Amino acid sequence: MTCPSPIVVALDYPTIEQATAMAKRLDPKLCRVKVGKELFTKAGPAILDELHELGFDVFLDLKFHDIPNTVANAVAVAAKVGVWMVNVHASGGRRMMEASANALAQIHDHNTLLIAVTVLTSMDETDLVEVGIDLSPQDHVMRLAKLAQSSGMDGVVCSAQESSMLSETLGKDFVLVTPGIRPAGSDQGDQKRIMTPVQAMAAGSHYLVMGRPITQAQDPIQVLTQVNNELGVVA
Ligand SMILES: O=c1ccn([C@@H]2O[C@H](COP(=O)(O)O)[C@@H](O)[C@H]2O)c(=O)[nH]1
Repeated sequence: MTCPSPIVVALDYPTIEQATAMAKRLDPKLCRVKVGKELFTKAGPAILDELHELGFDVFLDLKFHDIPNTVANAVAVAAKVGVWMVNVHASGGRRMMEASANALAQIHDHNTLLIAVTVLTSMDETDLVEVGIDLSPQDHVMRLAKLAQSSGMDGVVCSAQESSMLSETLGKDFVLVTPGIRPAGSDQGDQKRIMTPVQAMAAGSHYLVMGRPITQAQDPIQVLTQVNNELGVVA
């Protein structure tokens, strides 16, 4: 069954036990889940099998950024283990993204979405200047998203603040995955480019990545249910 909710819960935990405990409280009809660097470094691919057995679509968020051959092979392995979504950094360039898309195309019967990270939602204009990019986050996101689309990516990771701009320019089918989602009144933490869930969906985001606002809540299921209700999700 396809999950009707756009929410992807980031399982940013240091152990497999903590991650699976949270996953067991969640429901694959109410969200998808994301495995990032912290959890994958500790748990390895076993966590993907475990989450698949619980019925979840899994976003493997390892943000591959390396030479084309290395990234393409890593993306192919991710597709073979059956993850729903995998990502690379758009700043790895056209040849890296094309090699990854080609590697996926050669896998028979895969259903894995290949997404490129544009500008991290934790970065603002000042952070970009420090790494030598004299563009606003919006302009740099647009530049990388156009490159990602023409390199065969299914979509991009961006901030929801860029969703309407990207949706208008690149089309509504180009998948927009947006972290930096903060329900009104919740702690911003290290995120700089944020939006509420309702604002993000109105702007054209397809998927909303939410970590701490759910996983560190006193009652994670209540927060997840409330956001789904606000978005009109019928499970
Ligand atoms: O630009 C990006 C890309 C990835 N992330 C990841 O999303 C979650 C966000 O967690 P919160 O606790 O809701 O801030 C986290 O796993 C990041 O690695 C991102 O935030 N921004």
